[in-house]
Amino acid sequence: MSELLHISGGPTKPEVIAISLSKLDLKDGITFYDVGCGTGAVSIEASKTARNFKVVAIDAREEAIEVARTNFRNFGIEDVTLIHGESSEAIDKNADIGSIDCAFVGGTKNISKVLDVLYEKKARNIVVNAVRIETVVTTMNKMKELGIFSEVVHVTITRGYELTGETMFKPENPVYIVVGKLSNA
Ligand SMILES: C[S@@+](CC[C@H](N)C(=O)[O-])C[C@H]1O[C@@H](n2cnc3c(N)ncnc32)[C@H](O)[C@@H]1O
Repeated sequence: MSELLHISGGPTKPEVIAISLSKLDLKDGITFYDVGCGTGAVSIEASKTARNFKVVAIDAREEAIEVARTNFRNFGIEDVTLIHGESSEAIDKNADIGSIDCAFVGGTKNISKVLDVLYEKKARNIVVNAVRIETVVTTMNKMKELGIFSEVVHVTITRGYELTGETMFKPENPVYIVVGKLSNA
């Protein structure tokens, strides 16, 4: 089994990925947008749940694109379009890639613009991971303005580790999962 290459800020913790993906309606044949893909870990997990899965992975950092490219190759993700650039611009320019069934937004810079473009492109299900409270509020308000806000979930993972032969727990930074859905999808 290949080891996933890491970068700063990634990968998203597996438990957070699991909850985030449970909020998206992942089905065979869908196009999955990984917005601020970092290592690509979320797309790799998502692709395990469906067949004929198309990935569009976008990141503003060249380093992230190169790490994601290697991870996708090592994990056998073949139907993938990697785009280096700012997400709202990249989604707008690459309209020909196809419909957006599900979008996972792990990179929240310019989140209002990103949500505007995802809404314009009729993204059916959107999940945003945010760690800063201002980003959570901006995301919720924007989704409410667009009429797509569905729910917000606060997730805290507390992980066990060994200390002198016994088990202690250490909390990790909380993550907010904000969910948007097109009501007629
Ligand atoms: C927390 S990391 C994502 C981690 C990723 N889900 C993973 O599992 O590796 C956030 C990433 O989003 C990217 N990012 C943030 N805002 C962005 C934007 N507006 N457009 C493109 N990339 C963005 C950053 O460069 C960074 O690589």
